[in-house]
Amino acid sequence: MGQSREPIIRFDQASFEFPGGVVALKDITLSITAGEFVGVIGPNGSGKTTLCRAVLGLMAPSQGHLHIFDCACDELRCHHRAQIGYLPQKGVVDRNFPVTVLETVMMGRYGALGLFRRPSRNDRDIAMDALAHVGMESHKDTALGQLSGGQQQRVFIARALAQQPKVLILDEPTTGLDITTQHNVIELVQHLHEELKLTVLLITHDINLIRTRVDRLVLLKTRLFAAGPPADVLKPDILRQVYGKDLVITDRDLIIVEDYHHHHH
Ligand SMILES: Nc1ncnc2c1ncn2[C@@H]1O[C@H](COP(=O)(O)OP(=O)(O)OP(=O)(O)O)[C@@H](O)[C@H]1O
Repeated sequence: MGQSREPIIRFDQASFEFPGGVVALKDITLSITAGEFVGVIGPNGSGKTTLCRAVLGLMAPSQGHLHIFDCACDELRCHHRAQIGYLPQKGVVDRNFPVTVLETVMMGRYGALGLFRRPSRNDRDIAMDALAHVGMESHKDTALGQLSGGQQQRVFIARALAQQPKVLILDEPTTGLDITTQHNVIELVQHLHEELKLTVLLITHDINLIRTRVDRLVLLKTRLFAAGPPADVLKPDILRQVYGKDLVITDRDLIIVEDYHHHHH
């Protein structure tokens, strides 16, 4: 729908390793187009977080290439990071942590500000605009710790938006939220994708939550097993290769992947 067709993220037979020889991703070839909404799925330890860290410029490929906005990311911490908003896996927010909602969102401006420039009126306007996009502007002076988990996620999404990014990466944004709130958060992400024409990479273990919303699914298990429209990726023979006995298909429309009870970080 009027989207430009240029790839803005391009993995070319790229592998990513940790010191000690753990290969987290192997031989990944994948192009992501500007304006796409991509869901990244796969079992525990399949390399989903590593894929995000690579796009953020935090890991260089040990083999192959990764290009982001035409930047060959062989060096870490490229300038392109300022254009990528990131929502890390959720940590626990201390109920008494003395920071307000607006102050949290202003942190998203630091990349643009540099550490020592004072935020301007314009920075504040951008932060307030980001809060309006997630429907939290009336909470601007509330202490972050006083909010519900879903509200906190909205604030963290606003912090990423305050960067005015081209790409938004969300790592398990619904973990720890009740079902209704999970759907609300994903709906918000879909809405932002459409309204702001953001390229979105969303990692989740919950296939059912995103299958009807994303343009494409990327299925990982160290290697790239499939990438395409959800209907093409969510085929029993493909899923069984990746999830094995953890896969339960109850009927044509419902797939349950029984795997997150063992999740620990
Ligand atoms: N800092 C690290 N040092 C060494 N190995 C690591 C490190 N981080 C991740 N790994 C390993 O790299 C592989 C991929 O991990 P990654 O976190 O990308 O997977 P994931 O799909 O995000 O997993 P999860 O769903 O459990 O979050 C795993 O084998 C993991 O143990």
